[in-house]
Amino acid sequence: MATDSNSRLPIIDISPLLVKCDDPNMKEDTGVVEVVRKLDRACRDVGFFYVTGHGISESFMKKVKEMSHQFFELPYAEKLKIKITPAAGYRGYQRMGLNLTGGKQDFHEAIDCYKEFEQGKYGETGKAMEGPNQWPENPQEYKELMDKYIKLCIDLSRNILRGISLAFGGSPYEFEGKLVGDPFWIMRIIGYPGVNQENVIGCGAHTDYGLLSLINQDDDKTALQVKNLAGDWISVTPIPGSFVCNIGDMLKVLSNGVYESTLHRVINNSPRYRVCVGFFYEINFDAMAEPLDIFKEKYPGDERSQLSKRVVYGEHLVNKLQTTFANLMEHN
Ligand SMILES: N=C(N)NCCCC[C@H](N)C(=O)O
Ligand SMILES: O=C(O)CCC(=O)C(=O)O
Ligand SMILES: [Fe+2]
Repeated sequence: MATDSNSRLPIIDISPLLVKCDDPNMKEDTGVVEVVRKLDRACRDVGFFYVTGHGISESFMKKVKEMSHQFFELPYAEKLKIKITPAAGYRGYQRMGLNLTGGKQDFHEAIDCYKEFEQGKYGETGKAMEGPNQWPENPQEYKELMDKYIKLCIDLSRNILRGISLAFGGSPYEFEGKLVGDPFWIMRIIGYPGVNQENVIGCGAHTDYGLLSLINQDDDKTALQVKNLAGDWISVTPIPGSFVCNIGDMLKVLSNGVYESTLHRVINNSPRYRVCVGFFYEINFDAMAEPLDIFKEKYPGDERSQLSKRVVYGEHLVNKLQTTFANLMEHN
């Protein structure tokens, strides 16, 4: 069993960082220093933390989940109007059980969205993901709401990453410019049905693919579990108005394995339907991730790393999609 001190994720109020995040000298501010210290600890110890004081209102976060609940309540035929296919760039609605993790079916349905880009922009690799995102015609308000939400999540992710850059001793802007000048993003709106049987795997153990994930989960069910350094699964009890934030594979590569992309899974043991909206902030689709100079110098070897030391993000993503949707054929 997890002991008390490592059974709850750190809670980080990032408001001092947000106040100063456009000031190039932000690292001289005592409030920022404190946030940066907490980010560093959290990223090294568990790779997951709650973020509060992030400036996105609790009522807006709730609205996003409420409208998503309403979508999943629609008749199946209605949801299928925006169904995901390889031809649609893996964008749209996926039925229950379509998603595979570790070769096993997950017990969830979802709408998957990705940053849109012009045809041909990313050559052969990008082709697999071309296409517009798919939204239901009704209510139109849903797409508008989610577009607004995406913009807020992009800004928030960039600002948290300024703190993380400082945490590992870089300039605040390590994740802007060449590597993240044109950040890719993913949004997954996920529905997990209620169950009356224990331990149904809503989403199998996995790591996220990019830099930073922002999880907006229903307040009244505990389902997300994170594997801590001791190897225990710890439950991520919702804190209303907070985001759960975690590190993805690209940040692991960039930090030379100093920051781990932590394994997590979802088990909704509640009899009620659970919604989670995950936003994933990534490096440029065509950027090559490799350890940043500051990490190469300080941490030459990394025995723990399961990922190769260099990876083009878009290739990593498309590989993941192909295993996740190995069952996806046109008749689905
Ligand atoms: N963009 C993110 N994080 N997606 C995670 C999806 C669930 C895991 C996926 N089936 C897999 O095996 O990776
Ligand atoms: O449902 C959740 O709480 C997390 C979902 C997740 O891990 C993912 O989509 O990558
Ligand atoms: Fe995840």
